[in-house]
Amino acid sequence: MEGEPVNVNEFQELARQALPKIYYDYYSGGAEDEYTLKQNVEAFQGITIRPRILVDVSRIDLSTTVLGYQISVPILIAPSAKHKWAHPEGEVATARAAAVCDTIMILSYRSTCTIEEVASSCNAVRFFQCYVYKRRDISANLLQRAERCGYKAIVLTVDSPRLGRREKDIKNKMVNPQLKNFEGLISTRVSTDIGWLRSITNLPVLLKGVLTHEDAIKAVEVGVDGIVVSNHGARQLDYAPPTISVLEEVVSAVKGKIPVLFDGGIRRGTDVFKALALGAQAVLSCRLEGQQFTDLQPRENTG
Ligand SMILES: Cc1cc2nc3c(=O)[nH]c(=O)nc-3n(C[C@H](O)[C@H](O)[C@H](O)COP(=O)(O)O)c2cc1C
Repeated sequence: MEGEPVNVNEFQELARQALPKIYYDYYSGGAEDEYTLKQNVEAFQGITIRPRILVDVSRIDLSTTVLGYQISVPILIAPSAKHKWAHPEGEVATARAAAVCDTIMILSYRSTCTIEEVASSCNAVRFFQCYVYKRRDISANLLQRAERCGYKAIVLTVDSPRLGRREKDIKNKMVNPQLKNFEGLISTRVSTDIGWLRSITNLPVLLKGVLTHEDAIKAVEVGVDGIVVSNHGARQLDYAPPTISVLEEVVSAVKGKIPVLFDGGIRRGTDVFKALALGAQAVLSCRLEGQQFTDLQPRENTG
């Protein structure tokens, strides 16, 4: 690559060169054939933009609100595990980036820094992502710690009753002690879990991993505060549809009753634009970070 990286794909290439293969494969890989992984990105390329030109664009404002919190761009940092594998400061550094960019960080329950360390590192608005475990005392402990530390919402990921089969990780003989310990402990009774969640926390709950209108309607019925259209970055069920292809279906099922967030395949500002145009309130990404956010701010045309 010549010169400074100018887009996410070029940052990804730098990461490939810098990281041990086992970590790079973990971060970049998807489930099985990685069909959905490719489709998540390619499906955006099939959507073109219908430009309108005779409009006043002298004032452009990218800010929005999510659950009442104002952010400078419609992009939240998606929950992703194990940031210390990429940088010794781990999620603490990511949270600082969120604060600088004036957006929300969603901390993964599989983070390599603790809930408390991330909370005390900066004043970014933070949400906490978790699963519900069959051992409810484990979930209760995590959620109550998050609430005590000022996290503002719970993101309940519901697409992972089992860990996706990531063949690169299998080949690399990736040892994942944390996951081995948690194996079989994730609850598979999501609807009753939401009622229980409500009984132990006052925080709003976002449901992450919805891909169909049936589940969107159910989510509204069980009373969650928002949903995230997501296929977990194609890391769980291969041959799940690319997320952008199901966004409209979910948005129309929800009928504006709760906000719909979106993730999967976002690599450029135009992808964010397309997701918003199809009804998402904001998007999540763990790939657009730091400099990438500021690149999305409107710039003067200098010719
Ligand atoms: C390395 C990595 C780790 C992830 N870990 C989690 C996690 O712990 N919990 C979760 O809900 N989603 C996790 N995700 C999924 C992301 O939150 C998000 O749904 C996905 O990355 C969006 O797709 P994209 O990578 O194409 O932008 C992870 C994604 C990646 C790439």
